[in-house]
Amino acid sequence: MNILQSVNELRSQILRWRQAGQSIAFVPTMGNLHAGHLKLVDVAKQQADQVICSIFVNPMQFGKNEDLASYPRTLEDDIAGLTQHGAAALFTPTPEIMYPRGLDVQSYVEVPLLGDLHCGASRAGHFRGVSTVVSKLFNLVQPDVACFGQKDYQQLAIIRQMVTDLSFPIRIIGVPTERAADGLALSSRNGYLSASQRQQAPALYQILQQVKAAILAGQHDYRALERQAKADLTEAGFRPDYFDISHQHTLALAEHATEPKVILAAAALGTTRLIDNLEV
Ligand SMILES: Nc1ncnc2c1ncn2[C@@H]1O[C@H](COP(=O)(O)OP(=O)(O)OP(=O)(O)O)[C@@H](O)[C@H]1O
Ligand SMILES: CC(C)(CO)[C@@H](O)C(=O)[O-]
Ligand code: BAL
Repeated sequence: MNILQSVNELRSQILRWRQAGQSIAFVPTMGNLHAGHLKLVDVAKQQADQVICSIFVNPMQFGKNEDLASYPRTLEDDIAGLTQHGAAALFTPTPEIMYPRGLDVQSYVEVPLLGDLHCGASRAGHFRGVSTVVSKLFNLVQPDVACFGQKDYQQLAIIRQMVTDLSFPIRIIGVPTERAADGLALSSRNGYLSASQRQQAPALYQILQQVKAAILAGQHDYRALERQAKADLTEAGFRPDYFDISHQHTLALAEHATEPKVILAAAALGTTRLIDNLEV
């Protein structure tokens, strides 16, 4: 696998592939790769001749009091995993390469409405940082296809909207969430959990499943189901941030039985914020 550290190296690699008539699939990540990321690579491989990943812990999407400094960085292991799964190249830019003038004067991309709900409401500026870095990466890599995990359901919806609104000629593929045997969605931040928190953590997915079952059984007071789920999360040791039964496309709160629904949840165990979701 080729490790590309500069924009020049990246552009030369992309040009070589394009001159050979090859198609390109892209998997952007923040590193500390687990089986969920590697599944994105496997799906990407089915979509194009060449797969390129990026690892960039994007400072623009972290809030002031969030975990930018402590975010796990495991480049050697990541390179081994990507090589094993057949990625052809890895782009590892520095913040100076991505934001040479600094974050304060960086132009940005923002997706209105979708970006203001759920995680956007609790993490001010987060989705602006995600949309901006992903549009920069799309302009640098110019892939045919890009793969994102459904674990970050709102992020995937925002990227799809951004690609439509800004006419990026890129096909976006959503990949189902990879889970541990006990149901916990794999996430780099799971590594922050203590042994006892790790035992408590699967309750988040269990409660999502209970609420899905209640909806399918015909319960349609969605706000009451949300209140009960938050109480159940608190009982299980979480501090719930949001638990929303939403429309699958607008992500606005669902009101009617006929709407396609997704249950979106974020909750903290100690200082670790976990998210998960379940389509109904
Ligand atoms: N369990 C998973 N299954 C499938 N895709 C996943 C999973 N976890 C993350 N992804 C996807 O991998 C890509 C990179 O995500 P990222 O590097 O932030 O990993 P993460 O594990 O979600 O980390 P964090 O704990 O910071 O949220 C995103 O498209 C994300 O949705
Ligand atoms: C898409 C992404 C790589 C942008 O920094 C990040 O938000 C992530 O890892 O999900
Ligand atoms: N997986 C989403 C990236 C973030 O939480 O910053």
